[in-house]
Amino acid sequence: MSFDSLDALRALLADMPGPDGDAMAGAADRNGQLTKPPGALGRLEDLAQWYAGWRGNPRPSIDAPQVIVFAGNHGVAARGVSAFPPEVTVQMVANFEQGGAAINQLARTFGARMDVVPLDLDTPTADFTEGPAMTEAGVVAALRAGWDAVAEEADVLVVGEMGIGNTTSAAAIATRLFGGDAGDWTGRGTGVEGDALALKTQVVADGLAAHGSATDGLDILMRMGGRELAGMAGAIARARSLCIPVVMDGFICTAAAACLEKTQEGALDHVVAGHQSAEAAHGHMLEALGKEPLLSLGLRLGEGTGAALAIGVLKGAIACHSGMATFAEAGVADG
Ligand SMILES: O=C(O)c1ccc[n+]([C@@H]2O[C@H](COP(=O)([O-])O)[C@@H](O)[C@H]2O)c1
Ligand SMILES: Cc1cc2nc[nH]c2cc1C
Repeated sequence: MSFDSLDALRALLADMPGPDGDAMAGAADRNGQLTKPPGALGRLEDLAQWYAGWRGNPRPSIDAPQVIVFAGNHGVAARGVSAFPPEVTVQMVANFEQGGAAINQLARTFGARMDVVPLDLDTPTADFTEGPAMTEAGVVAALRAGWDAVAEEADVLVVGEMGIGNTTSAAAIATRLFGGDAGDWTGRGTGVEGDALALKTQVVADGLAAHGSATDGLDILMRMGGRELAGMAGAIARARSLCIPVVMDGFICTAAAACLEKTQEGALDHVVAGHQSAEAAHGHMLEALGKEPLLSLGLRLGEGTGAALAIGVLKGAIACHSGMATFAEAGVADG
């Protein structure tokens, strides 16, 4: 199963599997018998039942988390929208490959395999204030790179990114998908402020003016996104086809995911928000998608770091759900 055009991906998105109702009901039944007051594990209980539904197993385990970090370069970076130069993208890819980045430590800590997918770093996308960032063939190639990077045996997926300039791209996507002005969605990224932040906001506004006729989420992704955003979107779609639950990361990851939801409603039902980033508009984007973040630790790094931390929360939820004794097994009096 794969696709060679955006229309073919749209057709796949319209025909994706849903959660297994029997597994969810079985998990709810088990949850009601575990040795704790009803509801005392709070959101962990909902998470476990959600996870059980997607895995088709009322008593699942998490043994094979996968983290994929996509990297891309952006033509719009030449406009001075980032606090860092574009060379940092390829330099950080080398750092990922050598195990020196934050995401390497967190993936290891939470028992995840980690894959790095650099996407044509020598050829930045086109400046989206002047025309589409990518051709259809270009965005489809990046979506497919994401699709193909998902391990079939993974039982939870985190997608993260690295790309100097990509918060400008994500802000433009968010404004176009959710409405409002460029200023509502444009934030500091790697640390721009003052005049530089005003310039960045103007660049987002210029991009919106250039792409007023965009049709759906995938069209917006092609016009204003980047290859690493498309890679994340392709991986999230592939995970859905394999019933692999996804933990979403920060501002850029959420913008990429939102392109799927705005193409096919419900496309993110297998996705949970790992954290709320310190990028100011991330919380608004999560609200607009109806996703409540699991963590809020002030992170604004990207790479999949917030989501990787949330693998720990999900693992904890599943460990309790599948490992706890029932009242009957433990001989504990229920209420
Ligand atoms: O994940 C986030 O919410 C997040 C917020 C701000 C910045 N980033 C990271 O910073 C880079 C983009 O920032 P910028 O200023 O170059 O647009 C990119 O590599 C992202 O991974 C990530
Ligand atoms: C050093 C650095 C590391 C990053 N990781 C994700 N985005 C990043 C941006 C910078 C600048």
